[in-house]
Amino acid sequence: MSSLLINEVFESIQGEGSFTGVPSIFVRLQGCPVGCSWCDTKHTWDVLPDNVRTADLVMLENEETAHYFDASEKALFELFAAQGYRAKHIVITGGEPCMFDLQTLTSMAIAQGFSIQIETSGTFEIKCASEAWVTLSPKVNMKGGYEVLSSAIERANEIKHPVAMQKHVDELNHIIARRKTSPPPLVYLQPISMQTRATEFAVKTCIENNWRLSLQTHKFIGVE
Ligand SMILES: C[S@@+](CC[C@H](N)C(=O)[O-])C[C@H]1O[C@@H](n2cnc3c(N)ncnc32)[C@H](O)[C@@H]1O
Ligand SMILES: Nc1nc2[nH]cc(C(=O)O)c2c(=O)[nH]1
Ligand code: SF4
Ligand SMILES: [Mg+2]
Repeated sequence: MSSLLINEVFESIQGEGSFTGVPSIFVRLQGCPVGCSWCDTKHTWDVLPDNVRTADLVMLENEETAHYFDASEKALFELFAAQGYRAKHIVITGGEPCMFDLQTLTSMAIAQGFSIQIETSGTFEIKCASEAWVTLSPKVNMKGGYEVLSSAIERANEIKHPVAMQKHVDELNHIIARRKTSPPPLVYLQPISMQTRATEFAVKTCIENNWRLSLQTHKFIGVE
């Protein structure tokens, strides 16, 4: 067992990528040094000791905060049961979840009959069960100066690339070209912050390249 720092746990519908529409338990881990200027979870970046709370308190909060709690993998599955969650798919996100060793969490999930997915920037080594689905959302030239690891490019089941302009597509093409493993990953373009121009650009580029479009569908319907 290890110690996970958890910003929030909730049940919703996966809004992005190839599992869009799947009822899911979301586990958002605390901490990320990558520094994407357009990140929609900036409250997860810092791990400040003053922001530690109990699991009970964090579960009662219904706004985005930088508060987090510490839990073992076993305690986390007990929390799912106590909450009465019915989803059989787990999404580990953050923050940057791969700052944690996710081997135990993902293996326990598989052993208990869940499917499990990791949302990652690929800037830290991905430690997880072979059955876990890895969604790689590469981050190039961000403030934190982190590189996308080659091991992450090989491990990805899907690449979900945030885009607003041609530069982002050029970066994506470089990343796809680095991949040696077959089959090739599924490729999704996700318009940054659902901006109209970014969305139009993503649609056009998906059609030109036979890639898929990922919209942050949960935001359209106002769910978490
Ligand atoms: C908040 S991140 C957390 C997981 C991990 N740090 C990562 O970046 O993949 C989850 C997903 O949201 C995407 N994302 C974050 N902010 C976004 C924004 N403003 N518009 C579109 N996608 C965004 C990320 O690229 C990633 O695919
Ligand atoms: N519904 C819903 N789907 C999501 N897919 C990826 C998310 C994330 O923040 O990583 C997310 C999220 O925050 N909510
Ligand atoms: S890597 Fe993910 S969590 Fe970190 S700043 Fe970028 S989008 Fe946000
Ligand atoms: Mg989100």
